[in-house]
Amino acid sequence: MEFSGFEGFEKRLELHFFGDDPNPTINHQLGLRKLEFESIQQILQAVQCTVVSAVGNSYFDAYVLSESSLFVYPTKIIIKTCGTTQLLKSIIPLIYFANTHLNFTLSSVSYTRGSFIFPNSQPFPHTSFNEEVSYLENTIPSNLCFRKASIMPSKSSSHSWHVFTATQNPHHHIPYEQYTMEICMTELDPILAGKFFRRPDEEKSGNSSGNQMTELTGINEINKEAFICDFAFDPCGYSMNGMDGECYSTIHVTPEDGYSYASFECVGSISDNDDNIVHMLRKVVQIFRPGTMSVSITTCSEYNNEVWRKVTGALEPLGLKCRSCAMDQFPAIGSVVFQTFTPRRRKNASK
Ligand SMILES: C[S@+](CC[C@H](N)C(=O)[O-])C[C@H]1O[C@@H](n2cnc3c(N)ncnc32)[C@H](O)[C@@H]1O
Repeated sequence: MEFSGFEGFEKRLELHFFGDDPNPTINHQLGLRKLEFESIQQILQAVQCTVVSAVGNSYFDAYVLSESSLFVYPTKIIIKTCGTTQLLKSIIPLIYFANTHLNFTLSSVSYTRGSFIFPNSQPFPHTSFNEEVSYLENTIPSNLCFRKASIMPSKSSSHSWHVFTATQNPHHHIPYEQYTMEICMTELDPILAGKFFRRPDEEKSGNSSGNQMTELTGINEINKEAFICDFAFDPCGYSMNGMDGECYSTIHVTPEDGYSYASFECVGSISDNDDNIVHMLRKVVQIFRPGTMSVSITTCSEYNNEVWRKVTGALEPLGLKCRSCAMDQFPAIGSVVFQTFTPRRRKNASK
């Protein structure tokens, strides 16, 4: 395997289950949250990462991992991992524990990721999207028969959006007005990225140093309502999970020069507050000033056009220009809008 830096681009897996109770959230059932910590550790062992910290509210549990984050709701699990983790290897133990401990059955799967900076360093089954898709096809139960895999392109080959979804029910209920926004940023402003390095003489814990970074960088202002669980790695690197009612948000930063990367992800409701997405996008850009940024929003198809206009409208006044926009439909998750942005001045500079 060739030498490479840390791979910031995450792999993201979302699994939905159902059990005997048709409405566990409304009936205040814990569902998957009842899985013992030992089972979670075994699942993460298959992925090759560990838990750094954990918090919970009345809706879900949020774990900061050595490589990104895990969110556990009563009927869904979201795992996002970076580096050379083998995320897809979590599927078999997850299905096993959900089934044997809770009598839960898998109903849908979605897997998304950007384009790795160091693709040749990825281990099986992540050596290519073809291999990932064939692993998924062979691992998930055959009743999840409505499936689709696609690479959504951009103008730059280094930023594509890889999507695989599968469901047992083509009319799978996609929560109306809910969106998931996944932002990937590379070539961070070096001065801003420097804020995610710890001082060499610092004796603070990862939590208290993370807390300081959250405040110094303005991450705490992205959503002032959110409870934040943050962690600073040594000598550099940062991860946080935010909890605001049933909505999560998460940020991960690889600040090293040459392969700097940051991601922001959140869920929300399109109708909540018209300016919410706009406010978050602007804050995120101000915190990282990326050289390239991709924004992928998953929502139901009626909001396609509204979403891409809103994202472009939020970012263009900050000097970013939309360079590409791709849209596609997927079973289980609905519509995906994938846009890429680079600073407007950059194109002029290269003329
Ligand atoms: C785990 S964090 C955030 C991951 C996230 N996907 C990202 O790259 O934005 C990764 C950063 O922490 C640094 N780091 C330091 N110690 C680490 C450790 N024990 N495990 C993982 N990353 C560590 C890495 O060099 C990198 O800068």
